[in-house]
Amino acid sequence: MTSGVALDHLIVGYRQALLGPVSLHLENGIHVLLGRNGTGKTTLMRTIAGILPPLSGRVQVGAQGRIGYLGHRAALNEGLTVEQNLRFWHRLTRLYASPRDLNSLTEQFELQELLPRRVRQLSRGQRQRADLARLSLVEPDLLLLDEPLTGLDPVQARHLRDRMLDWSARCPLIYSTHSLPEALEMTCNFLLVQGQAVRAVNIHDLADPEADLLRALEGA
Ligand SMILES: Nc1ncnc2c1ncn2[C@@H]1O[C@H](COP(=O)(O)OP(=O)(O)OP(=O)(O)O)[C@@H](O)[C@H]1O
Repeated sequence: MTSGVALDHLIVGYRQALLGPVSLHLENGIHVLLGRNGTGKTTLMRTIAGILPPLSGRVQVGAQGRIGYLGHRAALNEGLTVEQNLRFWHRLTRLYASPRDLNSLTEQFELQELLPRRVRQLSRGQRQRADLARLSLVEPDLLLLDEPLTGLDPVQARHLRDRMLDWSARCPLIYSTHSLPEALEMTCNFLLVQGQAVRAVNIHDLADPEADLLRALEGA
């Protein structure tokens, strides 16, 4: 497979199946994952990212199979400074790719003042910025972002939305949110969790998108 991401009869869960079997092929662009609390969105993204093993089925990612994942908790060591963390990830990334230069990441994510601070002392939004810099060390083939815009100030949210649009021109980007207005602003492509199924829906299939999405979630 050269581009996109394919889910092939994927079943995710812990001891028991939460979602699936899911079979989908997603191309470049933003795909918003929508579902009620506790339905398995995080579990699905962690499984696609390779952090959790699938109960069955498989995930295929295009090109070199590089997946960028932003979770609820940053993939950064709490006891180390932002700079120590980024240097660690930079060295690790060098084992399999040519990572971006740390100075350019520091500039892009406005991390200059955060570099000497320990991760445990950062606010949620600051941590997320540092984690996004970590995730941007290499150009991903697939991005999975779990509620990335929640908790960001309006300026940072604007920056991240622009960055997400930019990324999604080059790879599929799956992200979760509980805000329907935000989802509708970001994309025409939705992944709806309904019972154990995950259904791909395009805005052109919906007469009244916000009301129809809400109804679909209420009936889920
Ligand atoms: N490590 C775990 N072990 C066992 N069960 C878990 C674990 N993590 C989550 N669960 C359960 O799996 C179910 C789905 O959780 P998940 O976090 O994937 O849902 P979600 O759709 O992302 O929820 P939310 O919208 O509230 O963030 C929940 O019932 C949760 O209690």
